[in-house]
Amino acid sequence: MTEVVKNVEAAVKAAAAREAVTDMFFVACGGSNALLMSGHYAVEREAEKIASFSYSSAEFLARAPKRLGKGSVVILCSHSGNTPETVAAAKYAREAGALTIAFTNLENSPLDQAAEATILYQYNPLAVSEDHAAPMLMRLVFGILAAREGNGKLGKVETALAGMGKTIEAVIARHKPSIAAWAESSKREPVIYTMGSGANWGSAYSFAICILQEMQWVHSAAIHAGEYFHGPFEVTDFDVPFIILKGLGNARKMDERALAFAEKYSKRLLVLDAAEFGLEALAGDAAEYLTPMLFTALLRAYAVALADSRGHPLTVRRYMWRMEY
Ligand SMILES: O=P(O)(O)OC[C@H]1O[C@](O)(CO)[C@@H](O)[C@@H]1O
Repeated sequence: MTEVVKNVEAAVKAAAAREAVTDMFFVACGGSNALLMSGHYAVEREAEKIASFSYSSAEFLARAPKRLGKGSVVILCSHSGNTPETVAAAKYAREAGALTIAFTNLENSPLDQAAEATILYQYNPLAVSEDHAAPMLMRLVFGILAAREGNGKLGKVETALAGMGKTIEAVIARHKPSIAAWAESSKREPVIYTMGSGANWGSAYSFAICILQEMQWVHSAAIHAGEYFHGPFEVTDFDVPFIILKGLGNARKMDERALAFAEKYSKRLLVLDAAEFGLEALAGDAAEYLTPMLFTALLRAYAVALADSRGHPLTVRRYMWRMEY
């Protein structure tokens, strides 16, 4: 195993060595924040005593939670390692006595230097590999839950993670015709909504804010399937496009209810169903936690095709990293 993977173990060890772990905070911005939401979801579902919180970095600093302290593990992520509010959040949490664990793609970056433990990851948004951030986040979270509370799902998670690379390749290959058709039929859409819930809320959120808004300048919003009936469903119409993620586990009921309504009134639905990933056979009752990394990679394949059909590369920005903000 590589150095990168050892860092997960070192981080788990550091959390195991703390006198107490009463809470975990997941803190990042944008796509990195969305990524960490899957860790927050797993801790909220699985932890018996540890409380979990998910924040955008600036909100974490502004709220300055009073419970942050020696009993806290703060997991941060910044792909660039440079986002100022995430670096500031790491420093703030570390000064408060929390154990800080940072995910980043850039060694020696300000975030790497600010945090007590760093997990360096490799990046390929169209694939899933064990040295990518999302699988390592699952190993970290289930490792900490095993060490602190005796949670028994780590073995299943690890076994399933070993097969994820092949799984996503097969899923993307199966979706090829759908990807091409959706990209072509969506290229003039002024607005596209993305819906999800449970473990997959972060995948829906990042597609709406990072892909459609940031990288394609397409109007969008992430709609939580449970919230759909409490406002957003009023925008549903035959020509209004939605992407609906159907997850696994308890949350699937919410996605199914939203889908059942949306398909009566919209003719522009793209439905991606985690049931086709075949994860339950691999991971049993831990399967729902592994769906976000597959949805995010699959959605990326849709995004690449959309960018191509619109003639708008995913790399173009007008403000981000160019203007002062
Ligand atoms: O802190 P990071 O992960 O480098 O993020 C920087 C930027 O990258 C994105 O996640 C995606 O481009 C943005 O949402 C965010 O502002």
